[in-house]
Amino acid sequence: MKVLVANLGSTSFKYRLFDLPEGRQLARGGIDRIGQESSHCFVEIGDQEHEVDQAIADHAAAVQLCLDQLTDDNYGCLKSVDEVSAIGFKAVHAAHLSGVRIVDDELLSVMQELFDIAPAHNPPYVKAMRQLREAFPQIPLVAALETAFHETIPPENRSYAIPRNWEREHGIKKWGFHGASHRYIAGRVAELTGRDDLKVVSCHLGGSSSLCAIDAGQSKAASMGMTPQTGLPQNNRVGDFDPFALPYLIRRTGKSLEDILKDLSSKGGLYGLSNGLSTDLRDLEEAAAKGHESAGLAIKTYVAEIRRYLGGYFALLGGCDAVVFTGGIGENSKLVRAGVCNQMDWAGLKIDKQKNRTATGEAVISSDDSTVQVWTIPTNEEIIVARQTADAVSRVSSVESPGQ
Ligand SMILES: Nc1ncnc2c1ncn2[C@@H]1O[C@H](COP(=O)(O)OP(=O)(O)O)[C@@H](O)[C@H]1O
Ligand SMILES: CC(=O)OP(=O)(O)O
Ligand SMILES: [Mg+2]
Repeated sequence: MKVLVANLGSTSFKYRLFDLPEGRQLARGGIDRIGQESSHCFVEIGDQEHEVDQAIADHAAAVQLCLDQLTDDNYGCLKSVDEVSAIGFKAVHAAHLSGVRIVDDELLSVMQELFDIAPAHNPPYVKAMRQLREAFPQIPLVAALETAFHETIPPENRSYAIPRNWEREHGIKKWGFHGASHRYIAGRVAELTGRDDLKVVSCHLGGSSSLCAIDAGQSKAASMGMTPQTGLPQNNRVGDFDPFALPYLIRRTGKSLEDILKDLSSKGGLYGLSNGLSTDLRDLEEAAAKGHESAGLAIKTYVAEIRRYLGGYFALLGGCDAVVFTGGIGENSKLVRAGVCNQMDWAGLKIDKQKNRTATGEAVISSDDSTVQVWTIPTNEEIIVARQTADAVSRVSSVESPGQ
């Protein structure tokens, strides 16, 4: 069965088409720096790359572009979109409707209710899901929620110090996100090391960034909390912040709560720290190298926050066997990886500068005498979502036609 997976990231759109159950990748593509002048499209069918020069305004246009690419007369791998048996979404927040679910009115309406708390993610997902449901009503759509992998987090690592009934009645707790990526990393580390009992800190660093403490394949803590704005500084979203600064800011600026929240979710993070220079680490690294002070501060603060969680997770797990860098920044930025791993010898973690500089793809970047292995592993969130999508669709069809 052919399953298409749509990954609507905060700074990108990515898709992959798989043939399941084998898991063979038939095509992949997407758009980097989505919505910006410098955006860039890529498409790979089989192992053949194709140049696409097209301006894409938003995620909805990107989803259409992906279907056009897959059915392109010259290089496409599908005769018609009808060859796709299901479309899986790496959906972000649906609160209590976590797990893997068929996209239906209930899910869409809960995701819509959460637009204001997941503003970079839920609106484009809901728009794309509605658009595809209308265009291809015959294709089942599945949402694999990013929160699902974190259901194993124990209460002491999930709860905020708030009145107990807020959690019970309103779901105010640390949901954790990037579940597909952290799940993939947990599985891939087990495959690469031949051990499924390891303590791992997965550092997914990208447009959105989060760390996850994993023990024997299970999530034990995640740095994003109630919303994907928390934890580490994000591309343009704030990260951890004191809620009592809000009334003070409202008084001082004369802005409304809505305006301040909008600023915190679009003018904060790396963008805010760099004084509005860029949301993209590539730009910040280039500017910092030329002496741009705020770009330098953005990178230093980002690294400091990653280290704060990393150290915390070493304590939480009672040690660590492997630290993994993944996501657009984790896979590509030797500068961030070196900063995070700097002076961690006390914890048995030492990176090899040369290995870090030259790492591509799956690579060990720790030195031979490091007791903590340090890896770069390109994430594959889409294969996790594809498998979950295929399972969900076959569960539904076995309920609809029992005994067949
Ligand atoms: N070569 C690179 N060097 C440093 N950072 C990079 C590089 N390529 C991408 N990035 C960073 O990765 C981010 C994209 O990461 P990604 O995980 O694809 O994001 P998302 O899924 O959140 O859209 C970019 O915004 C940029 O900050
Ligand atoms: C939370 C999440 O999935 O973020 P992103 O898609 O931006 O990486
Ligand atoms: Mg992402």
